[in-house]
Amino acid sequence: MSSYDYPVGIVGAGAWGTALAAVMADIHGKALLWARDPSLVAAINAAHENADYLPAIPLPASIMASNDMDDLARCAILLIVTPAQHLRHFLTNMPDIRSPLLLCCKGIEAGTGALMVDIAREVRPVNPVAILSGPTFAHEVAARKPAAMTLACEHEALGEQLAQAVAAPYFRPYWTDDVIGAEIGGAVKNVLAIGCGVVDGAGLGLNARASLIARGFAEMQRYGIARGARPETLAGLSGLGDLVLTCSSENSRNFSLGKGLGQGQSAADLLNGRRTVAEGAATAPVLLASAQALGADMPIVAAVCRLLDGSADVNEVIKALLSRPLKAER
Ligand SMILES: NC(=O)c1ccc[n+]([C@@H]2O[C@H](COP(=O)([O-])OP(=O)(O)OC[C@H]3O[C@@H](n4cnc5c(N)ncnc54)[C@H](O)[C@@H]3O)[C@@H](O)[C@H]2O)c1
Ligand SMILES: O=P(O)(O)OC[C@H](O)CO
Repeated sequence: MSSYDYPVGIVGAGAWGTALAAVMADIHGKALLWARDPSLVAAINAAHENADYLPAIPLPASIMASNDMDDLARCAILLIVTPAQHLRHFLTNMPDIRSPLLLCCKGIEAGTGALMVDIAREVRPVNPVAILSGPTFAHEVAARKPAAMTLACEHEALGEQLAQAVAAPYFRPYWTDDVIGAEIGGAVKNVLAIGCGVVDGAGLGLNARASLIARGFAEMQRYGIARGARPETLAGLSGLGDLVLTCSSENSRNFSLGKGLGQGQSAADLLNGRRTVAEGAATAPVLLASAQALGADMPIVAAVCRLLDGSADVNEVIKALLSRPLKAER
């Protein structure tokens, strides 16, 4: 890997891509950050701050922002941090680069039900692929507060190598070969975080939120196991860990979207003109369709879908959830 100019390049200068660029610059002394928008690239290089997506956080001057895709060939490893629904478009247009791709977006592709790793394998069959996912709010990582996460790669030796390449004293990846488990945890928790935001916005209390986290985790396990995930991965950092984080804080864009729904605002109004991504909104309907096809019961995800598409209001979905027949806790 020494023939490359940059040990790590980062694609996507949203909050998370920018925070990861800061971590990589700490570790390797430099990092390349690719963004679509030339004015954002110029602003980052001039001010060493991403005022659009990660304001008031000073960035290392050793981050070089670029909007030239050919620069990506100068990077030994690429962290891909586009929104999940734009991953296919980016990978389709990326030049012929053979570096390992460490996918950092969380979601399921609308229209196909594909996981991020499925998209990467289909569009870039030559590149080794791995997943980085876990409880990691960008602003905390950018402030160098400690965090641990899952790094999933089918080839364990490469997974370990990638983990060594992205680890910092305050940034601690644990590797696994369960790529599906890591992906499903990150995708499903976003939808459940919308549900927890609804509980908060509607003033339903902390008991209700804890119940939703626990029953939501049961849905994550049911769906994940039906898709081939391992239970221990779902109970780990990328599953339960990230579920607890995003279901507990208004810093989560998914939680805050749900909070607005719980206060009676429409999804269209809340999503309209929004600059930052709330991945759960796009993932929820495709997750529900996929769960139904697999015979995995996901009533909380179904309730979130009804609130997002406007087919029911908060009172109706709460009543529907609580009036389901009593059952054994399995
Ligand atoms: N923010 C976090 O704390 C965090 C942490 C872990 C994982 N993630 C995941 O990282 C991914 C990116 O989230 P973020 O928080 O960095 O985004 P963000 O909401 O901060 O910014 C949106 C990003 O999407 C880009 N974008 C918008 N439309 C695009 C398009 N058509 N093609 C390519 N890029 C486009 C924008 O340029 C910008 O970089 C998401 O999947 C998210 O779930 C975020
Ligand atoms: O702001 P959210 O809801 O997209 O969550 C950000 C990260 O996924 C937290 O791990």
